[in-house]
Amino acid sequence: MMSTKIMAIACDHGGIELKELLAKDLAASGWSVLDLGTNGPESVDYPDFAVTLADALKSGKAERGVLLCGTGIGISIAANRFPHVRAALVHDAFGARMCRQHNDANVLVMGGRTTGPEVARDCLKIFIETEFEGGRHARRVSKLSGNGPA
Ligand SMILES: O=C(CO)[C@H](O)[C@H](O)[C@H](O)COP(=O)(O)O
Repeated sequence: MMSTKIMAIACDHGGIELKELLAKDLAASGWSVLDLGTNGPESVDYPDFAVTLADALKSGKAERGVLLCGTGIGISIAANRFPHVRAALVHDAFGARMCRQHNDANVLVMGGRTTGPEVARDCLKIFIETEFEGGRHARRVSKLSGNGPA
């Protein structure tokens, strides 16, 4: 029996419209959506949502994630502080494909103020459909989880 995959999705006030749009696409693609907010227009702090999503991945509540802020920059910096997170800030289809094939990204990040809705939908589709290639990329990805250079 195939179990439903769970995608956590979170944003700040700069990504809320994109979050609503992408959550619908995820549901239509057969993913269960774990919506971690924000869900109102009030100004909030993007690191808080990156932490919540990283926690959801760590605990196994979701297997992958989508994060959105105004540019995607702040929320990707925040998410990548966690060793189990490989968050890729993506602006186009090529980046969405590469982040899966070469980087085994488990979090897709985009900017609600920088990426248009149709490009974002396309990137999400590619992100969920593209497999990690492994091989030489597995060796490189394994080096991402260390403590970094001394
Ligand atoms: O893009 C962001 C962080 O990289 C945030 O989503 C905000 O859009 C950005 O920091 C601007 O914040 P503001 O309070 O909406 O002016």
